[in-house]
Amino acid sequence: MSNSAPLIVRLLASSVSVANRAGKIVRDVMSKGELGIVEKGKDDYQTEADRSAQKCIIASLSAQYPKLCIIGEEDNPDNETEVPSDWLIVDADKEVLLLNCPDSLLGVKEEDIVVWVDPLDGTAEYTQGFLEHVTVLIGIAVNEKPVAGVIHQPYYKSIVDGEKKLGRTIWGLQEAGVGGFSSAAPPDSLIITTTRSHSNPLVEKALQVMEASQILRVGGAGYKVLQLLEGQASVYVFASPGCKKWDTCGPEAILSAAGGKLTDIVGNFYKYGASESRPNKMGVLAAVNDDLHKYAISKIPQELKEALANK
Ligand SMILES: Nc1ncnc2c1ncn2[C@@H]1O[C@H](COP(=O)(O)O)[C@@H](O)[C@H]1OP(=O)(O)O
Ligand SMILES: [Mg+2]
Ligand SMILES: [Mg+2]
Ligand SMILES: [Mg+2]
Repeated sequence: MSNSAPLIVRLLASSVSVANRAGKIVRDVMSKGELGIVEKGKDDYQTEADRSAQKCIIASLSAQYPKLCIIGEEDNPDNETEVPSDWLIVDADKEVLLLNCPDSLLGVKEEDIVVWVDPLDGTAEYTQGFLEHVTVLIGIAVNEKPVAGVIHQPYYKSIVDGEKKLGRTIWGLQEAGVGGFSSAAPPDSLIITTTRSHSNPLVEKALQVMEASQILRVGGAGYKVLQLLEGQASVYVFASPGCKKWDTCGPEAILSAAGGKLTDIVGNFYKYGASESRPNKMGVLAAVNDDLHKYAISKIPQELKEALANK
């Protein structure tokens, strides 16, 4: 690994490599067929894949960057730094290592960084067989702001050099750009993407007022942001508190590096400091550009904002 690259660039390159390994763990648990499902709460599940992928990510990153603050979604019963040796990844993605670090991030130290890890986003969809919706998310925040991120999609199918390949990894770094996918212009009409497994009357009300030409209902925050990046949808609306900081940190960093915007449904950015509360209480509203984001915010009625604030 090149040690000469600035810390944020190295950490992003390491995150890409470890997300690939975590994605393989997610596929291996499914192939074995023993999901080990635990119910954490209402409509809220954890599987062996969530637990193992998180251990792989936290052990690998904390071995290389011991002073980082890493916050993962899952409460693992045992020590996250003791893992099988083939889960300890010290490689770093070569293409990402060559990125230009923005001047504002050159002086960043490990102690200044909070890493938000969602080892498996779209757990409901994973257990129900909607495997394309599943992603592994790593978000890197500095001064409470997402500056870099990874969305790994373990079940994405492609053909590389004539060979079938499973999985791809999308990354983004503030002011440096995005990679791992082909970006596309937003659709001509308003296509909204939203939850398929966590809806409620407030979520539906927020969709109704948008006057969209089409509503896509898919799982996971990572997958919905991928749909924005790839031109399948223009706005992501979720007027409910279910999403947490690990769901949005990585996707927000990539979306904003690509020119988009992710906020709560009032239009405020979330903060990603270590002491911030985990839930994204005021929902999620993301769009591929500023104009569409402004449009969507303007459509949210005051009573809906108040209902969410009082939840
Ligand atoms: N009510 C909820 N309880 C737990 N997690 C939720 C809830 N709503 C949303 N999430 C998390 O946000 C992600 C995006 O939400 P949705 O798929 O409903 O649009 C979900 O995949 C889930 O992440 P995870 O699967 O990592 O637990
Ligand atoms: Mg979960
Ligand atoms: Mg999630
Ligand atoms: Mg998760």
